[in-house]
Amino acid sequence: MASVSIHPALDGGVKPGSASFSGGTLVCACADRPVKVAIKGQVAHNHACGCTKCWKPDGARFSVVAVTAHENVTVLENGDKLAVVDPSALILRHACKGCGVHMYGPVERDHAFKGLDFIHPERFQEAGWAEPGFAAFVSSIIEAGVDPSEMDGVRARLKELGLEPYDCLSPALMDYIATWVAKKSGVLKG
Ligand SMILES: N[C@@H](CCC(=O)N[C@@H](CSCO)C(=O)NCC(=O)O)C(=O)O
Ligand SMILES: [Zn+2]
Ligand SMILES: [Zn+2]
Repeated sequence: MASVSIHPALDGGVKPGSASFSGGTLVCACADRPVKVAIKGQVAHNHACGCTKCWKPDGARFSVVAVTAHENVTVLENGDKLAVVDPSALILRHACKGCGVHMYGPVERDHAFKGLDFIHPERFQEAGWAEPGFAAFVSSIIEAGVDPSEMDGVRARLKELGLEPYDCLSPALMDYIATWVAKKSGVLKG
């Protein structure tokens, strides 16, 4: 039986990134005047995301999304084609108006993730980006129309790929956000 499809870049097995990857260029899917965005350095916290807001290629149940510091992001070409998908969202996803690919999504609001941009490493024209390490917002794929009866199979396949499934972010990232909130409120010092 064919295994459950997660994402075309992961279905054949998760390909490890390269320690020498030093950044590259994200390119949208337009044949004409593609948007190009330079990213300095390796990406961090790469993960498969099942939420309805992250960009996914056609037919994929999950996105592949990682972060980098905002200062590492430079729009190189055709930035006039970019528009913010939802200005009220935490992540200000800048999508290409031609093909719909999200090119970068800065967090500008007062939040643990402020100063980080969310990007989709599969759009790098270069190989070597750090592989995803977990799966986030797995239950959210139901919101996109996946039948709940498929969830056991989806979670089993994610585990088989080495992507531990979580229904929010990973424990490390949830702890990071909670620590930021606790320090802001003053219940945690330092
Ligand atoms: N069930 C919702 C969840 C959407 C959601 O909260 N997504 C997360 C993860 S995005 C990348 O990891 C998030 O932090 N969103 C903030 C934002 O979108 O601005 C759904 O599926 O829509
Ligand atoms: Zn495009
Ligand atoms: Zn998401």
